[in-house]
Amino acid sequence: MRVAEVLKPGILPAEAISELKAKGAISCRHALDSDQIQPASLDLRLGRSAWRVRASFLPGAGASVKERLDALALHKLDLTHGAVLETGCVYLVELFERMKLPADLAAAANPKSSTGRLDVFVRVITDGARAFDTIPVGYHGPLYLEVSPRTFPILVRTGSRLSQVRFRRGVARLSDLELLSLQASDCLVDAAHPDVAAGGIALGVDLSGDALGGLQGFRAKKHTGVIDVDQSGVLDVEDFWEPIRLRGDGRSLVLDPDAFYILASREAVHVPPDYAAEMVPFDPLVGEFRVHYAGFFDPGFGSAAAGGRGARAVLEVRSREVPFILEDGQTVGRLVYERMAARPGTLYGADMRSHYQGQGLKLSKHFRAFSGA
Ligand SMILES: Nc1ccn([C@H]2C[C@H](O)[C@@H](COP(=O)(O)OP(=O)(O)OP(=O)(O)O)O2)c(=O)n1
Repeated sequence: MRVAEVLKPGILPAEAISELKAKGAISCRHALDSDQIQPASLDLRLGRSAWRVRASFLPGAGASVKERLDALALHKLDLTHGAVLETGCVYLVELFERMKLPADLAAAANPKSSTGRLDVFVRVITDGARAFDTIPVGYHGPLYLEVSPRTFPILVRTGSRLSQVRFRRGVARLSDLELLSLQASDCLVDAAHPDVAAGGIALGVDLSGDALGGLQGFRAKKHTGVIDVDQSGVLDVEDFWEPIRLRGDGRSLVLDPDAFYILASREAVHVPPDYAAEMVPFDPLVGEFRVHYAGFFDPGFGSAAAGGRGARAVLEVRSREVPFILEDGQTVGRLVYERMAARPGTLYGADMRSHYQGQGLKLSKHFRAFSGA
């Protein structure tokens, strides 16, 4: 990659992330796993220990996470042989990766899609942090992960990857006008009348049952067994999820405030190779329900260049205080697009290890295929 390309504003591609590692801007005691660098992000690995803490916290300016941990830790768990993290508890884990970012580079973290689909709440915390998942320009120091399984107990171990980080130079976000123009040339979402506003394209929820053989989605069961986050394709869907079948012509769904749902977007989504996207909540003022924990969409997702024909976004949905009726097509989120600093050499889905290319309504990779029949 040419240096001029690397210095352009935008999200850093895999090749530039490798360069950051080579130059020591990312450091870790153990070599990176061979597939840890993704087209536009780096997966973060759990370290050797986790602490069960009394409550979630942000250290605030000038304070280190370690200082706060000393006051808040209840119990230490050894992760080297695996440990179960229980629902409803908050844990803090030091990550293997440390940052020594240059003065023009910031990073943003987000749960991996597989983590969000399990209703595991994770957020990265840095020393001095006043916000979660935010690694400020020029940050030097360790990274920690807050982990709180909401529905299923999970088995994790040293090296498990629950979160990921994107590196950003400058401002790379597309304006409404730029989005409209890219929508016209590249069909970012396959909507007849795309709704572009506030720097994002609206995504609606599909409750028609079309995304998977007459199913509207899945509702998580309670009091289930443990999920090993590092095992793919081994669990039976119906041990953990209740399929929600379309009934009559009712194209709506009443969200139970205590339940977690996996639904699909109505529109197929497409991320062209020179861009990366992120799903952001539709409007925090609506406030009745929360959609998605995991929001990063890789360059090439749903793209023909990477073997896709558009793919639905997965919506991780929770109602807040009261039961709430979600209607088919209702807007639930917005996709914002950012320019890549350079096109990544490998796109999402171009390699067989990508789990969610071309997906309809898709649970996390831990589950066996489900026909919906
Ligand atoms: N709410 C979301 C978030 C992401 N994705 C899609 C777009 C991403 O490009 C793809 C993969 O996301 P991650 O890299 O976060 O997921 P994993 O690492 O878990 O999956 P993989 O192993 O396929 O990389 O999933 C989605 O459909 N719905």
